[in-house]
Amino acid sequence: MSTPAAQHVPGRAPDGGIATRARGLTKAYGSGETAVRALDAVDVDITRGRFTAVMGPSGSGKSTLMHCLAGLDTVSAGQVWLGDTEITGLKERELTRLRRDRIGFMFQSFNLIPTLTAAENITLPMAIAGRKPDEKWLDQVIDRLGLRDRLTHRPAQLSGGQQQRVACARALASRPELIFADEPTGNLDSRAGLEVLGFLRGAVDDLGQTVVMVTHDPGAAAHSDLVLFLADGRIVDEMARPTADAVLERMRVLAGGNPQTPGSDIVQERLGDGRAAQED
Ligand SMILES: Nc1ncnc2c1ncn2[C@@H]1O[C@H](COP(=O)(O)OP(=O)(O)OP(=O)(O)O)[C@@H](O)[C@H]1O
Repeated sequence: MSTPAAQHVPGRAPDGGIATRARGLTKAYGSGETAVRALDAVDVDITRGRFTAVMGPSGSGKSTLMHCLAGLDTVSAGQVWLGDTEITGLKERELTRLRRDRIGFMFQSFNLIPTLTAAENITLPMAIAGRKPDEKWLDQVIDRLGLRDRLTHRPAQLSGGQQQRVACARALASRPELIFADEPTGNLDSRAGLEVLGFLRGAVDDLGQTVVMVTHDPGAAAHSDLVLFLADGRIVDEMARPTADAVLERMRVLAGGNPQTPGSDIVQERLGDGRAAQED
């Protein structure tokens, strides 16, 4: 299913551009009888200047979609663009440069380098690229994330929430075209998770960034502008201006409303998280 609504969600006016686009995106793992079709001819447009969440039961293809859109994984068929650049077909070296220069990443496990300070972690991708950070922008990001007095700390000296804020600053440092966040709140308590979601929301609203976030948590998805729902490797639904309850309900329907249906256990499990996050 195509996702045209991603282009006309009410609210803050986008510039109309598409940050990333896929057509007929198919990804199969293995071959023959054991082949798994993780993505099945997905068409998707991610609008610039928006916060998009990707949800779906375990194994529905969320991470695979993110990895293929970000050029972290090859596709079996179909095409993917970052802005106007078709990334399917690029060589590994070109992909590495494209990811480093044009995409910011956040992961559930923060992925900070333990021996580097927060400041060094934040600027590492730019240092590797041999690029000088825009100091004014960097200052703005550091202050916004409340990291000014933590810059000389190493990851082990920071709380989980602070580490994820450093990862968020690292993702923002190069002012990327797109930030991919894979379960960025998955390792955080609800308060630290809410803080990180607030920063991502602010990065979109105030700094004009584009964020795509994979999450299991309806409460986290409720911070986005648009939720894309995946099931069995396809985008089967979407929801603009989501609330945690509405997302939960949609997940329940997608899981068939049957407690035995794969995925509904996650919905049940997350019911608590979603409510807790909203009440916090
Ligand atoms: N490297 C791989 N080799 C074989 N199968 C894989 C591989 N990676 C993913 N898969 C399969 O592809 C399908 C989609 O996996 P994916 O990790 O994208 O789902 P997901 O929605 O992100 O799941 P989760 O919520 O559990 O992280 C699953 O059936 C999974 O088992």
